[in-house]
Amino acid sequence: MTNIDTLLKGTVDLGIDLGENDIERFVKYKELLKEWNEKINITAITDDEEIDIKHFLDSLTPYTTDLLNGEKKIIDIGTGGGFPGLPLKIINDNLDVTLLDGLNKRIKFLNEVISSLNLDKIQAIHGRAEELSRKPKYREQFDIAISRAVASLDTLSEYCIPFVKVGGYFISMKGSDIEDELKNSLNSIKILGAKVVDKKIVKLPGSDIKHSLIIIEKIRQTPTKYPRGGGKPRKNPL
Ligand SMILES: C[S@@+](CC[C@H](N)C(=O)[O-])C[C@H]1O[C@@H](n2cnc3c(N)ncnc32)[C@H](O)[C@@H]1O
Repeated sequence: MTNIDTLLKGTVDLGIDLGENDIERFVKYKELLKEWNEKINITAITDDEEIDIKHFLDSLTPYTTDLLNGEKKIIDIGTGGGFPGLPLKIINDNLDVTLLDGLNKRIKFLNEVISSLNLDKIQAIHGRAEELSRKPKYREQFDIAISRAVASLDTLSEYCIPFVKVGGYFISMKGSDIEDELKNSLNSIKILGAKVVDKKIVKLPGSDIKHSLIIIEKIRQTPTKYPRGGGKPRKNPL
């Protein structure tokens, strides 16, 4: 039997109320994650307790802000095995969630999870962030862009900020030692039409691990020349 005791305790610490249906969904998600991970590489974390802390609870820490309440349209950029987008969707079914990843085998896994968990208003898309955000269907269409463990904040800002509507937010989930990275990204964030409005340190329940949530508000449209092509956001950040 798949164990999610650490998740159950940890959500109490985060002030999140898990319903019966949510619990069943997390159990099924964990089972599929472990099963698929034997065939395709999704995550190095395979222990029950570690999955609860480092994937599920970490993904839920953005609920310590009120940005994800209600009916928001969000995109998770470089979602991998669905983190943080899928746990966020399980907790708030009103979210309209787009999961984006550049690796198609991970998208196949995510589609299997979405159908097994019987979720709607959620789609997994195969593509590169810097290409997709140039398309009118995606550009400046989201209340929130969120991302964990994908790139340094300067590069990541060019991937994520173009997706966000003016007045919306980009939430970057980072480690606690973020000061230098943040300082080096301020120019990029400004050029892309946004500003840092908060930096929140969160402790992962059931551990001593501290992470940070960098909250970035979109204050004007992103100039049309961004994001740049040819791998420039990564090779030569703004
Ligand atoms: C280290 S994994 C992190 C996955 C997940 N966010 C997590 O925290 O567990 C980084 C993921 O980002 C994806 N990725 C990296 N650059 C990307 C890009 N430019 N566009 C879309 N996906 C990208 C990779 O394919 C990979 O699945």
